Amino acid sequence: MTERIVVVGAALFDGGRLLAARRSAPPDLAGRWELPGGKVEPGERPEGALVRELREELGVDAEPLAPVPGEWPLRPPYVLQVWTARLRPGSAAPAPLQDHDALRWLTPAEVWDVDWLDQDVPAVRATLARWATEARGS
Ligand SMILES: Nc1nc2c([nH]c(=O)n2[C@H]2C[C@H](O)[C@@H](COP(=O)(O)OP(=O)(O)OP(=O)(O)O)O2)c(=O)[nH]1
Repeated sequence: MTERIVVVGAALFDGGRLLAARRSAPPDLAGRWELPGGKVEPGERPEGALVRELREELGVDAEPLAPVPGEWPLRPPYVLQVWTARLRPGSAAPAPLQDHDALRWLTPAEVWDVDWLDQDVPAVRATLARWATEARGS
């Protein structure tokens, strides 16, 4: 059996809004929106990968908060897990440094205004279910 590889996506909240990022590559994903993040490397924890990827891709200092229950299949062998997160005090504002060409902070009413990757839709839905609890207000 092939090992599964976890991709961690950040549900990054700030001021009651959720960050969405538009992919610039590869061509089949470009133009679609995702939760920023990336592959968990061997020996790394998902929350460690999240902090590393958000620093690389967005230039921010993020604090992981809690895992969103669930795991969503991507192209094998990848699976998507999501952690809620917030910006640490003093963090820079996110910028599309790598992998993305646009960012949007979405209010709850705007969450479905962007064209999420198909495989992200159930993960975003699960994230919204948590939003009302621990993440709102951060
Ligand atoms: N980061 C992220 N990747 C996603 C999501 N949904 C989804 O299908 N993917 C796919 C896109 C990629 O094929 C893979 C993660 O790739 P990546 O390019 O973000 O990760 P990475 O920075 O670790 O990759 P690499 O350039 O080091 O190879 O998962 C999502 O919500 N967030």
